[in-house]
Amino acid sequence: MLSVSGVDVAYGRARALSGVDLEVPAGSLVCVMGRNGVGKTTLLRTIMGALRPTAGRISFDGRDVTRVPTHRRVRAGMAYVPQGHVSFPRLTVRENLQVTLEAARRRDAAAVGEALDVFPALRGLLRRPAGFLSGGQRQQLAIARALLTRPRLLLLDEPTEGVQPSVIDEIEAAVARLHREVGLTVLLVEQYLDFAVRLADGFVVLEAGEVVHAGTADDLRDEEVRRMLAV
Ligand SMILES: Nc1ncnc2c1ncn2[C@@H]1O[C@H](COP(=O)(O)OP(=O)(O)OP(=O)(O)O)[C@@H](O)[C@H]1O
Repeated sequence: MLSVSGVDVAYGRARALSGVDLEVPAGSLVCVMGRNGVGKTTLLRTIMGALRPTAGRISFDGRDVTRVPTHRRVRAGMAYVPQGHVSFPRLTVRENLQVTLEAARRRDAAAVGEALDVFPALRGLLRRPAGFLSGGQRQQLAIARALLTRPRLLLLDEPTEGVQPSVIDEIEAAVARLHREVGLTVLLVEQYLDFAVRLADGFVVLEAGEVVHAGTADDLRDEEVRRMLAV
């Protein structure tokens, strides 16, 4: 479904990605791993079209989207949940969902109900301002907002960051449901190895902007891979 080949990205003269290849087959969940600052977020932003590669090609559903603007990638079926807390803090949960739907120019009231079915805990919080949610609740809201455009490929940047352990399980269950039951294809950036091992079909490890290892979920249990990820 998504294919990245030979992608280079630079911030000014600083090279952030070099010759990155990545395949995300339809229906799979692929995890991008690596220590801080190796280029994981840069890769997701490039796939969404927020950064333009200086070399290489990105294709989605067999179409070259390397030069396609972000909003058209969203319309084609991609969605992105950035790292951190990205909802409007003064708006309520309900308003955050409505604003997102309007920004996407969708008149698809059913989409809100379906997103809330994925995160039932949000139903009891619809009138709470997003700024008063816990880290885990905000992450759930961020993913719920991304679902409103009915994506086929979901890019998730470290959904467990800043989330307490009890809620990590809830987020893991929701991502698993989106993947296995809703059939979403997922590209996940995650440093929390156990979370990745339980969810991923395949993974790549980045080091200094290059893919240094790629494999299946079973390889993630390897000592060598664990060493690559150790801080
Ligand atoms: N806007 C920017 N301008 C200049 N350099 C940047 C910018 N964003 C990131 N970088 C640099 O690019 C490299 C890759 O950063 P990136 O955020 O993609 O890494 P990461 O693997 O996602 O890290 P983290 O896990 O900490 O989020 C780092 O050296 C970073 O300092």
